[in-house]
Amino acid sequence: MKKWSIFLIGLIVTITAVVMGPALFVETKAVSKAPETDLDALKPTVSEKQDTDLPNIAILATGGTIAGTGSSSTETTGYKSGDLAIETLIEAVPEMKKIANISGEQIVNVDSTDITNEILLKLGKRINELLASDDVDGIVVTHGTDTLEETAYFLNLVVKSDKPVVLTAAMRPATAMSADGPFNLYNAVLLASDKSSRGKGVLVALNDRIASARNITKTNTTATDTFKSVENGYLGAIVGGKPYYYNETTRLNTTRSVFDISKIDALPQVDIIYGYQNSPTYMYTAAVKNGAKGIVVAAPGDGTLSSKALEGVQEAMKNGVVVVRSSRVGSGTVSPKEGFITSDSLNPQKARILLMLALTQTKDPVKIQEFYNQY
Ligand SMILES: NC(=O)C[C@H](N)C(=O)O
Repeated sequence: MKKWSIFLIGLIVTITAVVMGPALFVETKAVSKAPETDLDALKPTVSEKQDTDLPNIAILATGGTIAGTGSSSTETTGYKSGDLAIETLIEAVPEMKKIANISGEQIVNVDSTDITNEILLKLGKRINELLASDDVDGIVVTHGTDTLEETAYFLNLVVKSDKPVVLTAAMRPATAMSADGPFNLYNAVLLASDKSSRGKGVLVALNDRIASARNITKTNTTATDTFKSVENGYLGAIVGGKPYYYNETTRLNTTRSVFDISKIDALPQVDIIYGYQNSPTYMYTAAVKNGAKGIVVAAPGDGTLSSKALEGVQEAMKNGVVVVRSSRVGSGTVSPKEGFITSDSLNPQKARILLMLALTQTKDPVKIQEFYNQY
């Protein structure tokens, strides 16, 4: 009789575990969405135990190849970008939990070419909200590589904290043999956890290097070492699990930046127009007609405007559009020229980010030129 009752209890426990097990599993896998202002969300959504000796790092995921999946371990092009949820990325790198209390939040899950101004504002506001809390010591943003430099530079201008904000990414999808995402993510958490990363502006951690958001750019379509800090160099490197800083940027950022998005719901439309042999003026006409408030010219050489481009630029300026001369060359400073704003050493895509923010404050070309000289 006694044996039977033990057997029955055992049977009930087993059935309950089999039925409830998957339900519990699914629940812990649920993707957390970024709430608008809910401070409860400051609590970790993924890590189980809080270690009070460790820094609290929030990972905000936006998609990209780091969350990408391919059909085989050798597929490194043609895979699906922005597929895996933040929970899966965190589970893939349990080593992070030895150096930080990790929480994860899915902002969006897209290829970085689909990052819009709305997403930039949502991300920037969320980071400021998290960093204003004593419960968060640093932020890591996972992102696609294609437009990472634009988001990084935007955050560099609008984050209102000296706490570390580190962007990272991958060139090989998570399913690839020798995927670069996991170690990049680990290194980004390492950097965000380190006190020496404070007050350095927004950082980019890729391929064991530490770069400033202002100077880093993507230079190769598919190679894993695509990100370079052309001309101005890296801030440092991560060697043997330790950050080494060697340089600092002289340009204004984060707590020293005048740009404030807290009360901004939309950014002005700024377009980039490429310069090349035989290029026509109608792109300028189209930009003006479609409501552009600013145009960045990705001009040849030292920001040289062809006669046709000059016609388009003058027409746009007459219509109240602010035009900035930048260069398609990939490195170097565009020299000043009377009557035009130049992008200093910002490439066209970063010059666009600064112009959008500048236009939230002024249309005065002298003041906008000052921003290019300072940021
Ligand atoms: N390596 C990458 O992340 C490229 C991808 N197309 C993206 O930017 O989202």
